[in-house]
Amino acid sequence: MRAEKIPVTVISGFLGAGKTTLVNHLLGQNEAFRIGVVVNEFGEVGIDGQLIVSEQEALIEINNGCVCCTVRADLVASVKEMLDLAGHRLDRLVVETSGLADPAPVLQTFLADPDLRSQVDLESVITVIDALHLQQQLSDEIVREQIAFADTLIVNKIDLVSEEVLRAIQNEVRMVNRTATVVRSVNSEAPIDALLGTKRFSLPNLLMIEPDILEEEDHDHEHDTSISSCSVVTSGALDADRFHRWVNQLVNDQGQRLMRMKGLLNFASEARRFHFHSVHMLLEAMPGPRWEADEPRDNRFVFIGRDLDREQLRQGFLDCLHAA
Ligand SMILES: Nc1nc2c(ncn2[C@@H]2O[C@H](COP(=O)(O)OP(=O)(O)OP(=O)(O)O)[C@@H](O)[C@H]2O)c(=O)[nH]1
Repeated sequence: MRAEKIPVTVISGFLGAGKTTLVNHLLGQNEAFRIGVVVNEFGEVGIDGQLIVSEQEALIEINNGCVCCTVRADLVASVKEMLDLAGHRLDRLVVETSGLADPAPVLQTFLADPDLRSQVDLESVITVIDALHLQQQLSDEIVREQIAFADTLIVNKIDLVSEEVLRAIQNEVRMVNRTATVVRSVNSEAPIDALLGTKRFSLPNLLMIEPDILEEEDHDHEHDTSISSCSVVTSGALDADRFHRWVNQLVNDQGQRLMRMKGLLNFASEARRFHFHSVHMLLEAMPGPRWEADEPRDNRFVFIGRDLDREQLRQGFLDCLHAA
């Protein structure tokens, strides 16, 4: 076992706020540290692992559930696996929790598991806020918890809102968390010094918010069970026009309850894969790396939202494939 404890940064924030964008910013900007990443996604099909630009052996994905509840044991196992990586000296660890995760049980895991406690030191909790959607999300208990437990709050996507909205957000956020450092960003590009290298997490502060966090066997929280996910993994090439027509119509019709879509897509006649995102009505498709010659050109697509009609969504996606 190494002599010094490894600092851990926990990244929280609701669906689509910009957590993975932040992880890439940290990995891209930072030269001082070798960073291991554990990323948790709610969807049963992993997408984020392919979006994160890191050395493969320093990245572990946990899919199909939240590290705060259903896959909590996987979090412990993944962090231990990361710490044990033979000959792979990591300077620090970043844990990206799923957009639906309550941070409290995640923090409890780091503070209560004897093995983890002896090897890692919780440096800070960073919560990314989606400035465009925060006001509609604030009634959600999980969103408030994510803000409450933060040591640093990144108000992200400030390119999409006015100064007036930002001031309102600042006030609302302060009502939930009086002490966190608040920074604003576009594409989660907050200054590195504000993110890594300073111990901001304080157990006494945490105990003021959650006095029994160290005692509880299972932290008492519930997910909104009306939120679920479904996914499609399929080979075949997508017709770009058909896909764009379908997806635009879909967010137009269901953008309120269809909270998040993400995908890795194989468009016909494209040498590169495409990364696709939607957060409510906002859509983005960007070219990613070229497909390798021997790589299966699979499409992976995840839907997350309330009361999803899984079959209709899956079929809608499959209908965008070119006929064989
Ligand atoms: N306009 C705008 N878009 C942004 C900004 N930051 C991130 N995005 C976009 O928001 C979408 C979601 O970003 P991610 O980083 O994947 O969000 P996330 O929090 O990791 O999402 P989940 O893990 O699915 O909860 C992507 O399309 C990003 O390109 C920003 O500052 N401005």
